[in-house]
Amino acid sequence: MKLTDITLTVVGVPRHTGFVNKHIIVRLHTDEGVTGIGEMSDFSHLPRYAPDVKDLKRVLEQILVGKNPFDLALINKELLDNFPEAMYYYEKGSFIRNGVDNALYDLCGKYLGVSVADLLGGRYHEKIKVCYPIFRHRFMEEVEENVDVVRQRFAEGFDVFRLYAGKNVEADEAFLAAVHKEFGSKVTIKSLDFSHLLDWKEAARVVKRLSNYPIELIESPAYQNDFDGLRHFRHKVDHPVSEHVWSTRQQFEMIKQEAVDIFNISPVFIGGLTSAKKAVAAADTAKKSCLLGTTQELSIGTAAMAHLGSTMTNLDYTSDPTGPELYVDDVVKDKVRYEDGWLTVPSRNVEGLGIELDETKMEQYSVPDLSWNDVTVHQLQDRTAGTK
Ligand SMILES: O=C(O)C(=O)C[C@@H](O)[C@H](O)C(=O)O
Ligand SMILES: [Mg+2]
Ligand SMILES: [Mg+2]
Repeated sequence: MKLTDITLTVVGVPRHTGFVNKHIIVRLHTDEGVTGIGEMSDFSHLPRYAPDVKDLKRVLEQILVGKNPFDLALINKELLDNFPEAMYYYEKGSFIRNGVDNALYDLCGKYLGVSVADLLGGRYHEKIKVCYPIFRHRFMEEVEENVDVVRQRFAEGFDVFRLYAGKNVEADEAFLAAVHKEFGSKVTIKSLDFSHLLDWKEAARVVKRLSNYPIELIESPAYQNDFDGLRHFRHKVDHPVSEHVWSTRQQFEMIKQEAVDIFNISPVFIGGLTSAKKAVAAADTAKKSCLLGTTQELSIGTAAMAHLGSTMTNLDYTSDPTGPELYVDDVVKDKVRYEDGWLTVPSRNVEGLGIELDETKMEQYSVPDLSWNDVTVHQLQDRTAGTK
């Protein structure tokens, strides 16, 4: 089987918050008539520039056309040569590699008539516990709106939440107090996510202030790539510390410097399922835990993560992929499913990812390119549509 062509379709899908995120849906075509689908998820992150999609298609054609899609190692090596790792969380080259790699897995699974989980190592979990995100408070008036999000989502079965914290600590505290008062132990706050916005010492002060409320772990409590800061924080604070993995070098430093307890692994930030598998294995070797992170993917990207998660024996903490619940719609026929706060892994009987595109929705949400709308740095950091 040989790859013959690649189609890239940019879609812009709004979230319930009103914020529109742009993704590229990838289709890989072959001489055997099998097509693999993948997702380059959520380009709507800093830095505020956008790859040219026509040029990207030409570059990917040069890398892929004529290759056997089963040559995952070779293709991933060439992708990495062309889109090298950068020591940056939201590096767009990683999103690009991820979309191609998950389409290759979908394609190979379809060709063999097996699910992606079976290609990745077989099933250890049938469902993955996830938490619903509460985006960062900047103003006190957002507290009641966010408590209302907890009410609505709790009624739908989500009982674990995570809070992006650290910009308005008074509001963070008011939110935690209100949730604790109303829900008590019925609701768990998995994490405070500082998103690398604070110096580690400031993050430690905030955690101390909020420590009246039960919180399972703390995420990204130091500036990006401040490994000393992460280690100091980990020694000072009792909570387990998690950090995203965005390059092999960065993961190596975190292991070497004993800087974290938990690796937050998402294919999109490390450049695909192939790379994510390696990061999971490195965590295992270092006797560290993992959780599945997210950029808030649509259903294709989330299904890829569900397949990966189902193979992980060190998935010790509640995971984050809830994209299909955050967006108002999707571009597939059957969205991935959530039940009582668990992400369901697609059945073992599916071929590939087990996801089918809906051409009508693809047309409805298709946008010309990845260009930016009016948006502020705060909106991008805090994932809010609020313009204040
Ligand atoms: O754990 C995180 O950090 C995220 O979930 C990052 C978010 O910014 C996410 O990518 C989003 O788009 O909401
Ligand atoms: Mg995070
Ligand atoms: Mg994102």
